[in-house]
Amino acid sequence: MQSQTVDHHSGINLGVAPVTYGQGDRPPRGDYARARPDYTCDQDWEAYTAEEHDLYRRLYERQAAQLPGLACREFIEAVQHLGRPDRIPRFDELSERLYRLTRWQVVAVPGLIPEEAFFKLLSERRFPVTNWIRKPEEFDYVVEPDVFHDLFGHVPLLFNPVFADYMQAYGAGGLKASRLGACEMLARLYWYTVEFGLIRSDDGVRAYGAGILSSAGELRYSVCSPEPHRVPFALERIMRTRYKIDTYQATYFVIDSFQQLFDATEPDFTPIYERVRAQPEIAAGTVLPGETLLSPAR
Ligand SMILES: C[C@H](O)[C@H](O)[C@H]1CNc2nc(N)[nH]c(=O)c2N1
Ligand SMILES: N[C@@H](Cc1ccccc1)C(=O)O
Ligand SMILES: [Fe+2]
Repeated sequence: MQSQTVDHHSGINLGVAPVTYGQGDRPPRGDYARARPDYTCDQDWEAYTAEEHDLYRRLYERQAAQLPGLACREFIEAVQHLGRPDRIPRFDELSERLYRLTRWQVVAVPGLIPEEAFFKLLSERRFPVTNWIRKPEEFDYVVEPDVFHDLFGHVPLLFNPVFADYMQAYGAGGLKASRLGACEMLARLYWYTVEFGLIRSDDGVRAYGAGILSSAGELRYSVCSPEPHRVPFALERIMRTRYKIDTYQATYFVIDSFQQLFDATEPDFTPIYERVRAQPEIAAGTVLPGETLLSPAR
């Protein structure tokens, strides 16, 4: 089994089944002993301290202040569904609001869970949210996704009907990919869309990826910096492209719309997996001959 690899900037799992559920030799942070067979657990909302609620408030405040001009319109419209910005939301209350709009629910997990379990929850329209929050010293960066990354980064777009359907389709696709030994290719698709995806807008590229939106520095970098490559969304190109785990992305993929993302995943991927397997992998940051690069937003 491959060891755990986590993006050192955003703390996002890189798509390999966590062996120890922690960062390599580190013990897992969550209390997995109390998790149910589907890896869900209780949120234990009463156990959060005032300091933890205040940490959430400060993380929320910092990211919310950066959204105009950098986050996509759909995210900015949806982020208020999280509710009060000054304390960690109760997952059951959040799920009531979410279920009414897109039939998704938020479920607590102790942290990173095996891919199969992750795909299964998504396929049931149940989004796994880590129930602990980072330490104050991890304010700018946390090794594993914590409750702030999962809630602020991922949950708002689950209120968007098209994206919500994509996330369930992705889960179903992930279960199929597991059976076909194509987990790494789907992990790359998750990485370059759900975690670090950009979307076109009339005013230039904007961020919709959770790993970008919950990151102190990568939100501005991904949208405005001239350094990274921005490549139009291309499914097989994404499936061949490795990602770097301890820096901002060298390559971002840009979709035209969430509908385009959903439509691109409709066909049967089996022949696509075969084609991609026959092609060489691409290192992050590589530009293919003749490839179009999109410009940063002004
Ligand atoms: C699918 C994705 O590539 C990745 O491997 C999964 C694994 N397990 C996870 N577990 C949790 N709780 N959250 C996640 O984002 C992921 N990502
Ligand atoms: N449509 C893909 C599965 C999939 C759906 C959505 C996202 C990713 C993969 C298949 O049949 O293999
Ligand atoms: Fe994430």
